[in-house]
Amino acid sequence: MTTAAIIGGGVIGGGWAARFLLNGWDVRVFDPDPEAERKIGEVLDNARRSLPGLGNVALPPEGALTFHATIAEAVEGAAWVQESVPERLDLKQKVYGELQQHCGADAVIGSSTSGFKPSELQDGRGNASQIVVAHPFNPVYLLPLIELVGTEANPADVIARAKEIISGIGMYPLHVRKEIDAHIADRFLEAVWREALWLVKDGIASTEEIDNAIRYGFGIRWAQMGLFETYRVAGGEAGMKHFMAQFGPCLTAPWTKLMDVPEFTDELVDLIADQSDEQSGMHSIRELERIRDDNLVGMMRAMSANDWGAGALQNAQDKAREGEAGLLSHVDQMVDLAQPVLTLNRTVPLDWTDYNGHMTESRYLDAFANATDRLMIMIGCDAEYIASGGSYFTAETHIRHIDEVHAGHAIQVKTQVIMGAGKKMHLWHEMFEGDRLLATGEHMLLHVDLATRRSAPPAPHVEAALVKLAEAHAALAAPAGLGRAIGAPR
Ligand SMILES: NC(=O)C1=CN([C@@H]2O[C@H](COP(=O)(O)OP(=O)(O)OC[C@H]3O[C@@H](n4cnc5c(N)ncnc54)[C@H](O)[C@@H]3O)[C@@H](O)[C@H]2O)C=CC1
Ligand SMILES: C[N+](C)(C)CC(=O)CC(=O)[O-]
Repeated sequence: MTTAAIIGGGVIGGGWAARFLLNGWDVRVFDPDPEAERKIGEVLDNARRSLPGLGNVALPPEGALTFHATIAEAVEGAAWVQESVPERLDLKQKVYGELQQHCGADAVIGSSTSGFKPSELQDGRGNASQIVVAHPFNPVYLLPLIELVGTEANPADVIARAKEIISGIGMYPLHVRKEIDAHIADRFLEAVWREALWLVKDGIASTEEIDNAIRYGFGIRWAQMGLFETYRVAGGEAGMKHFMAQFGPCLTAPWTKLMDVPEFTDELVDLIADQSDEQSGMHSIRELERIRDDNLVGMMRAMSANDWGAGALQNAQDKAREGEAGLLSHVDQMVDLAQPVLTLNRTVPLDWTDYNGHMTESRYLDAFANATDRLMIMIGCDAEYIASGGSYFTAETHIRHIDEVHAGHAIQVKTQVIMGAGKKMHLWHEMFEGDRLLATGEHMLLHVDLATRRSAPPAPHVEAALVKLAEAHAALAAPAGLGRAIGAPR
C-alpha cells in the first residue's frame, strides 16, 4: 500500500485526500483546524457517491485514512506529500521547513498553489529538488487536471515520478515547461473573473446572468473541445485562418478590461455577495457540491461514451484497471474454465439512478449488455474482429429484477454460457452486490456478417473459444429461472 500525506485539509486538501484514498492509497492528514476531520468526512461522502461510478471498472479497495497531531507524524512513510495550506508564500515556506525535516528525501512534495511559481516555493530550501507545483481543480476527486510545474532544481526523475503517481490516481499531469505566475489555467480563470467583476460593478449583468451566459453557451463547449479546437470549428470550412481573419481585428476593439481590476470596496463585495445569495442561497454548499458533482459525472460519462477529452482519459484508466478488477481479455486466461465468467465489475454511477432512488430498469440492460461485450471480447470477437466484418446481434432478452441497488454500490456480473455453437450464443448473466443476487439476464445472440446484416457463422477461432467455454459450462447446473416467461412463478 502506498501512502500520501495531506498537509492542510480544507476544500482542496480534502479533495486530494479523497482522490488518493479512493484510488487505494493510505492517507495521513495534518490540519490544525479542530473541524478538519468532520469537513474531510463530508468531502469524502460526496467523493464516494460520485468518483467510483465515473468509470466502468471498479476502483481498488479504499486505503486507510488517519489524522495526526503533527506534521512530523503525518509525513511518516509518505511517498507523496501534498501541501494545501492557504495561499500565503511565507506560510507555505514555513510548512516546507518543518515537513522536510521529517519526510523521506525521495518523497515528492506537491503544492496546490494557484499562483506561486515553484522557484518561489523552493527558495531557501536545502532540498529544493523534491518540491513541485501540483495544481489541481475543484473538485479534486472528479476533475483530472493537474498543472505540474517544476524548475531546473527538479531532476528529470522527480518529474517522471510525479507524472507516474498523478496518472496512477486517475489524473492528467499537464507538464508546464516554463514557470509563470498562476500557471496556464488560472491565467484564463483570472481573466474571466476580472471581466465578470466589471460586468457586475458596472451594472451590466447580475451574477446569475453571467453564470447563465457561461453555462448555456461557451461553458459546455469548452468542456469538450477547449478554446482552439472550438474556434477552428467556428471558422467553418475555411478553418482557423478564416476565424482569425474575421475575429482578429476585434482584439483591438475595447472588448476586454483585463489588467484594469475593479477595487474590492465593501460596496462591490456586498453587491456580489447579495446577488450570489439571491441566486443560490436556497441551497447549502454541500447541496451545491452534489448538484455540481452529478452534472460533472454526467458530462464526463457522455465524453467517455464518445472516447473524447476527459472521457478518453477515463477510458484509458478503466483499461489499465481491468486486470486488478479481475476482468480478462481472453478465455485462455481463465484459471477455472468451468466457473461462470466475471464479465462486469463496477460501481453503480450517479446517472444510472432514477426518481425511486435506485438503479433504473434500463441500466440493468446496460450492465448486461456490457457483460455480453466482455464475453464477446473473451472469445475473440473484439474491436479488431468487428472491424473485419463479424459481430453478434442480440435477438432476444429476458431480465428479472430481483433486488434493488443504489448509486455508489459495487456490482458484479457472472456469466454462464448455456449454449454456444455455430451462429448461436445463449447467455445467462447474474448480477450481484456481494452475495446478494440483484437480477438475471437471459440473452440469445446471433453471429452476423456486418456487410450483409444477415446471420452467418463466426470465424473458426471465435467459434472454437465459444465452444470451449460452452463445453466447460455444460457441467454447471441449469440456473433457476432459465427459460422463464413473464407470468405467475412456476
Ligand atoms: N479553493 C480552490 O478553488 C482552489 C485552491 N487551490 C489552492 O489550494 C490551497 C488551499 O486552498 P483551499 O483548500 O481553498 O483553502 P482552505 O482555506 O479551504 O483550506 C486551507 C486549510 O489549511 C489549513 N491550515 C492552515 N495553516 C496550516 C498549517 N500550518 N499546516 C497545515 N494546515 C494548515 C486550514 O486549517 C485549512 O483547513 C491554496 O494554495 C489555494 O490557492 C488550488 C486549486 C483550487
Ligand atoms: C480561484 N482559484 C484561483 C483558486 C481557482 C483555482 O486555482 C483552480 C480551480 O479549481 O478553479
